[in-house]
Amino acid sequence: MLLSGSTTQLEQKVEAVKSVAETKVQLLQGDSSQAKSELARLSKELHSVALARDQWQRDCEKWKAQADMYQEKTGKSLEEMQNMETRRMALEGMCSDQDEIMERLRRETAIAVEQKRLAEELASRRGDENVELKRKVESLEALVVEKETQMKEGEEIRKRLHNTIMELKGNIRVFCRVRPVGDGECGTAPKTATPLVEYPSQGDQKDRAIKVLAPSGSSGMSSEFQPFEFTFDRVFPAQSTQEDVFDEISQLVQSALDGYKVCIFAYGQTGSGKTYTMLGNNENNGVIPRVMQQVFQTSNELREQGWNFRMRASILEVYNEEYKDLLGKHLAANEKHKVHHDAHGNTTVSGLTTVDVSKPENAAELLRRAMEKRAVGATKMNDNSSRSHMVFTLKLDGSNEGTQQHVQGVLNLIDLAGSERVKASGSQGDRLKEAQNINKSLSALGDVIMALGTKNEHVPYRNSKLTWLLQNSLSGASKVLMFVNISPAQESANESLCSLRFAAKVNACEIGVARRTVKTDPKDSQPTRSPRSR
Ligand SMILES: Nc1ncnc2c1ncn2[C@@H]1O[C@H](COP(=O)(O)OP(=O)(O)OP(=O)(O)O)[C@@H](O)[C@H]1O
Repeated sequence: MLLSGSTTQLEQKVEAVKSVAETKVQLLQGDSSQAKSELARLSKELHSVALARDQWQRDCEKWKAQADMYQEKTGKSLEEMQNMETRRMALEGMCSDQDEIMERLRRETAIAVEQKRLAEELASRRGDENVELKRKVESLEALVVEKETQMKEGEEIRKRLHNTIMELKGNIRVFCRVRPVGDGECGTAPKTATPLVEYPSQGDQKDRAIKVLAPSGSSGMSSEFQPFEFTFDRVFPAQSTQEDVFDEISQLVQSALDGYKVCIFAYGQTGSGKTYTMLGNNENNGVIPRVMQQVFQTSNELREQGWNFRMRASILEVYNEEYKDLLGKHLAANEKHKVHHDAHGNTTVSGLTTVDVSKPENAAELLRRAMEKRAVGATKMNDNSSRSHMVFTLKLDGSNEGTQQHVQGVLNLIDLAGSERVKASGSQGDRLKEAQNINKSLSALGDVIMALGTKNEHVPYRNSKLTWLLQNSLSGASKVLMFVNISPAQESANESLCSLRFAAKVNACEIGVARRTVKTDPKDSQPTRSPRSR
């Protein structure tokens, strides 16, 4: 468009010059020479103008060609260019919105950065406070540990003092152990969720008191349950381990090595855990295997101090008022084991197999053999009930060549047969006879203990084979410990109450102060000292 405009202008200009020239030719016709030269000049001028116009035309074509080439190369028409311009402007609008968003985000980021800085500052201040709190907690923890240690030490001292008082008074010590609730048993009072057995634990009663809910009334048949509370030297709740129990009696084992007669027996209703306590099972050794282990260990340690111990074990049962050797052959029908007590308080049983035990493995084997031979049967409360009293006797003869001292200790470890109410058990035949004999001998045991406790001149040892056998171990010269085993089952509540009442009476008995059996060679003038005090 631009080029065509310029061309038109040039043509108009040519026309104008041409008309002026013609006018001038006419005016100057008179003066031909002047006119000729003027014409020549004008022709020349016309010629140069024509040349200039041609040049313009060529330039125009050239520019047009270049414009065509540009359109061809970009492929974009003007319209498209305008569209693009519109889009550019729209994009610029969006861009400016975006700038605003960016600005807002920048401001928010700055706020967040500031908040982060404040939070870090706070955290660092809190960190200091935390360090201080941690230090306080640590010092409080240390204080708690110290107080707990002091409490434990205090408890140990209390126990030792209690034991010493009991020894001085000559009491039979009683430990109560409750077994866990068995499968299918109920450990709560009827119609309530109150546990049948509880362990009050305030002050001096800690680990010593037990409360049982049992049928009220003397018949024991009432459906009303009421609480009865007892205190013993130690109460082991159901969750106590065999180790917990043994820890408490290990001092007595030491006493046997010092030359005392020690008698530990487990008393309780059938199925209450006597055999578990005294013998244990394959996974959890009970008192007897642990006693053997400790005796071997301590006697080995005493060897360094010149002591040599000879250990002899025997195991018998009292079944239907007869002694039976659990390590040897049964006697012929016309033969019977006889118990003899000498003037020095030693007891021997005729025809009884006595085995030298020098290693714990030997003792374990003996126990296994004995348990295979022991009389067992099924009762209402226990499928594998011991129907006899089992007496494990370990005689310890210690001598010290250096000091010329001899000590003689005896350990009688007894798993009594379970007490059972004959009427309630519905036993008949052999089971009835067994139950009657068991109850008779248990009641004889109670009578002996009561007679010893009341300092009766006559102690009825002869009333049962069990008391006759144990007379030297039950008298005041011995240290006696009784376990009363309790079942926490609802159906056993009445039996549990009977056992606890019996145990409380036994616990109150003062049978006399235990004496050591120790001899010193006359040549030796040193005062007698026990193996452990050396
Ligand atoms: N403290 C305990 N922890 C775990 N199980 C126990 C415990 N006491 C007893 N039992 C289990 O209860 C059952 C009866 O125990 P145990 O045979 O020792 O009773 P018992 O009083 O010796 O009975 P019996 O007089 O009829 O021989 C056994 O299966 C035993 O393993």
